[in-house]
Formats: sequence, structure tokens, C-alpha cells
Amino acid sequence: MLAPYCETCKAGIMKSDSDPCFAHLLVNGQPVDPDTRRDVSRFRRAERERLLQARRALSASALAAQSDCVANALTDLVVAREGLTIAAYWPIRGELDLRPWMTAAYENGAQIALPVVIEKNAPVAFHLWQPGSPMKRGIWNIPVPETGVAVSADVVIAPLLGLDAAGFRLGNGGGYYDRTLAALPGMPQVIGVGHDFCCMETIFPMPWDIPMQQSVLGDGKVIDHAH
Ligand SMILES: Nc1nc2c(c(=O)[nH]1)N(C=O)[C@@H](CNc1ccc(C(=O)N[C@@H](CCC(=O)O)C(=O)O)cc1)CN2
Ligand SMILES: Nc1ncnc2c1ncn2[C@@H]1O[C@H](COP(=O)(O)OP(=O)(O)OP(=O)(O)O)[C@@H](O)[C@H]1O
Repeated sequence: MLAPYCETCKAGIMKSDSDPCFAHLLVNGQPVDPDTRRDVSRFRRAERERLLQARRALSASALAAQSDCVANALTDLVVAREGLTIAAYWPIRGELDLRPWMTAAYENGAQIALPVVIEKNAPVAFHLWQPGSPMKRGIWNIPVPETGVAVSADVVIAPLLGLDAAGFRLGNGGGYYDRTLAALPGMPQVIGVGHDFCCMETIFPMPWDIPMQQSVLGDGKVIDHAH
């Protein structure tokens, strides 16, 4: 006789119908208390809303000035050269616009890639981009390169919605960067970039959260997160 599957997670195999299943309490193989997970997820949702509002309140010129500040700091931090692959991003929802820096890094010989959601709730792929690459709309309408040439990244520039004192990132809430970094064979250099108002005390890190090594903020401040 086949062992029954858990109705909640469709994955845990129970010895019998009356056996409790714990598989859906695991995230990335680690146990997470469901009440804590719910509370943290509520807190993060409220913080995302607050930070998105702060972004919307920013004028176009202030956004451009913060983007320039971050780009200048990145130029010192990441030496763009042949053989280096940098995963950056195409700005959405008021994110800092680093496209001029991406263009300069490309002109200095680096390969540039953009994150592409291939499947929901799965790691993203990094697809090659160069200035003028034809783009199409991907999942959630995010522009992605029309031609999907996947590469692995030496440096990942991760857009921050929030950043906590320990270097943990609050993003758009899909868990894509955490999933992606967890699935890589080796850890690239991960640099968070965010607005000058993105700092928060804690995101209440969960077992799946992967911290940034460094972050650069819209006022040009570079933070080394010691881990
Ligand atoms: N520019 C940029 N590109 C990026 C990211 C990013 O943060 N910035 N990502 C970094 O991760 C990935 C996309 N992440 C995203 C995660 C969630 C949502 C989103 O709209 N979520 C819905 C709720 C989704 C659902 O419940 O299924 C929402 O917020 O309304 C969008 C993008 C890949 N590309
Ligand atoms: N490695 C992982 N394996 C399985 N689930 C994961 C993993 N990383 C994150 N998640 C899930 O993704 C969800 C969203 O995570 P989180 O709130 O940290 O998103 P985020 O980092 O702000 O989003 P994003 O990276 O898309 O901008 C959580 O419910 C979490 O359980």
C-alpha cells in the first residue's frame, strides 16, 4: 500500500493518515515556526509598504542624484574588467537607476547580466545584457533581455528596499535573491544598493535570509557588513 501524502504541503510522506507531517514547516531544509513566520511576514509587508511610499515621495531629480552617488561609489568598489561578470538589474518601482554605470562597466570590458524570473518561487537566472540590447517584458512586466543567454555572476548588485544593521536585505517579497544565492555553488560578491532612507534596525532574519557583504546607499555611504 502507498504511504499517504500530506494535504498541506503535498510533499511530506506520512507513515499513516494519522501521522503528523512536518515537511511544510521546513524552508530551504530548515525548520521555521509557523507563528513566527506569519508575524515576520506581516512585519515585512508593512515595512515594504512604508519604504515604497518613501520612494514614491522622492522627486525625479533626487532619485537621479542618489543613483549617481551610488554609481560613483560602485566604480571604486567594483573594478570592471574583461573576465568579470556583474549581475545588476533593470530598475523598477523607483529603484536606483544604475544603467549608466552598467554601460560604463560594459565599456571597460565586464559582462553585464540581468535577473530573469524563469519560474515563480524558484531561483532567478542571470541573462547577458549590453547597452542597446532588445528587451521584452518578463514576469511582473519586468524588462528582461529578449535573448536569454544565461551566465554565472562574479558580482551581484542587489536592489534594496530595506537594509538592516546586520546587512540583511528587504526586497520585493518573492525571496528570489535568497533562493538564487542559496542555489549557487559558490558565493559571489554580493553588494546591496539602496536609497538613503532604506536602513532599518532589523528585518528579523529567518533561516533563509542571506546577508549582503557590502552595501552602498544613496548618500554615497559604503557599509561593510562584517560576518
Ligand atoms: N529590478 C529588479 N528586478 C528583479 C528583482 C528586483 O528586486 N528588482 N527581483 C528581486 O527579487 C526579482 C523579481 N522579484 C519580484 C518579487 C515580487 C514581485 C511582486 O510584484 N510581487 C507581488 C506579489 C506576488 C505574489 O504574491 O505572487 C506584489 O508585490 O504585488 C515582483 C518582483 C528579479 N528581478
Ligand atoms: N532558499 C529558499 N528556499 C525556499 N523558500 C525561500 C528561500 N528563500 C526565501 N524563501 C521564501 O520566500 C519568501 C519571501 O522571502 P523574503 O521576505 O525574504 O523576500 P525578499 O528577500 O524581500 O524578496 P526578493 O528577493 O524577491 O526581493 C519567504 O516566504 C521565504 O520562505
